[in-house]
Amino acid sequence: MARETNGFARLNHVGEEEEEESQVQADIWRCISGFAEMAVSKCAIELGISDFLETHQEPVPLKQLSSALGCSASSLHRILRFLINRGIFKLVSTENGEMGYVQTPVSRLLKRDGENSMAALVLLESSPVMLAPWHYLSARVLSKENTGAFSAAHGKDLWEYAKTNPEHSKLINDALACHARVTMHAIIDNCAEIFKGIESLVDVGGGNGTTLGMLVKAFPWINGINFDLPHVVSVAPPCHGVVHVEGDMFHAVPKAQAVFLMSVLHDWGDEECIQILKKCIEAIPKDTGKVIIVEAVLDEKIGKGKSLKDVGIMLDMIMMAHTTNGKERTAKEWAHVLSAAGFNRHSILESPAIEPVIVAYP
Ligand SMILES: C[S@@+](CC[C@H](N)C(=O)[O-])C[C@H]1O[C@@H](n2cnc3c(N)ncnc32)[C@H](O)[C@@H]1O
Ligand SMILES: O=c1cc(-c2ccc(O)cc2)oc2c(O)c(O)ccc12
Repeated sequence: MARETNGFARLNHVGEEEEEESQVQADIWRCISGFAEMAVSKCAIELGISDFLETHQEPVPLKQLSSALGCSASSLHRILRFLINRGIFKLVSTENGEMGYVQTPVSRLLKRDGENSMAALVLLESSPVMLAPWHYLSARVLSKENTGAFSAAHGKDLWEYAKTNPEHSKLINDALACHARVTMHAIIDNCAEIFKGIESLVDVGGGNGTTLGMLVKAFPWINGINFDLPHVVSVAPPCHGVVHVEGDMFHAVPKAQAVFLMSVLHDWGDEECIQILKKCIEAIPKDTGKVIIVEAVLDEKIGKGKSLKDVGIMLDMIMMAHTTNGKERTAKEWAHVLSAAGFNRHSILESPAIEPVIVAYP
C-alpha cells in the first residue's frame, strides 16, 4: 500500500514537472512568435473581417466570408484559426448546422472605425516606421550618447520625422485619437468634477483635437484651445468650441484657466517634462489654475499578469522604442517631476481608463 502511494506521489510529481516544462515551452514560443499576434491582427483589419461580421446578425460561413472579402478561403481559415486561438473571433454553429464566424468583444475593437475601435493603434504600432526602432533597442540601452532607438533607425526623432512625413503624422494622430476616445469616455463619466468652473482649457500636444472636442461637448462651458506643432494643427479638422493654435510647448503655452496634457509627458525625459510643466504653470493663474495630466502611474512593485495596470509597463517599452528619453513613471517619479517644476501639491484620481488623472496645483 505504502509503495503504491509513493508510486502515485512520484507520478504526480513527474506530471507536475512535465506541466511546468510545457508551460516553459509555451512561454518561450510566445517570445519567438510574439510579433505574429500584431501582424495577424493588422491583416484582419486590412481585410475588414470585423467590419463585415459586424453587419451580419448570423454566423458567417468561411465560403461566404472569403468571397465577400475577395480572398483565399484556405488562407482566411488559417488567419482566423490563429485569431480564434487568441480569443479574437469565434467559430459557432449556424441554425442549419454549418459552422460560421462571429465577433468577440476583442474582435469588435479591430473594426476600421467606430467609437471604440483600436485599429488605428494596431496600424501605427505595426507600421514599418514604428517597427524599425525595435531593432535598435539594445543599441539604445548601451548608447553612451543617449541616441534614441527611433533616431538610430530614422536619423531624426519621431516629431521631426512626422513633420516631413504627413502620412506617418496622420497615422500617429489617428492612433492617439482612438486612444483618446476610449480614455476620455471613462474620464468624463468618472471625473467630471475636475472640469467644473473651468471656462478656458488649453490641451497641450492635443493632436487633432479629439480630446478637447469631447470635453467641450460634455462640459459646454469650456472654451477649448487645442495647442500643437504647426504640421499637426494645420491638418486638424474644425471643431465646435475649439480653436486650434500652433506653437512649441518648450517656448510658450497659450494662457488659459487650466492646462490639459494627455500622453505627452511620457514622450519626454524628466528635464524636458520639468521645462514643459514650467511653461504650463506660466500659462495659468497662480491662485486658481491647475494642470490636468492623464498618464500611466506605474506600481513600485514588479507585477506579473495581464491586468489593465500592466499596460503601463508595455507603454514604457513603446516609449523606449519610439522616443529619445520618454518613459512611464511611478507615483514617486511623478511627485519628483511635479515638485521640481514648481507645483505645491497634486492628487491622483483613478478611473476605469488605463491612465489615472493627476491634478497638479501651483
Ligand atoms: C503622443 S501625442 C498625444 C496626442 C494627444 N494628447 C492625445 O492623447 O491624443 C503627443 C503630441 O505632442 C505633440 N508635440 C510634440 N512636440 C511638441 C511641441 N514641442 N509643442 C507642442 N506639441 C508637441 C505631438 O505633435 C503630438 O500631437
Ligand atoms: O503608439 C503609441 C501609443 C501611445 C499610447 C497608447 C495607449 C495609451 O493608453 C497611451 C498612449 O502613445 C504613443 C506615444 O505617446 C508616442 O509618442 C508614440 C507612439 C504611441
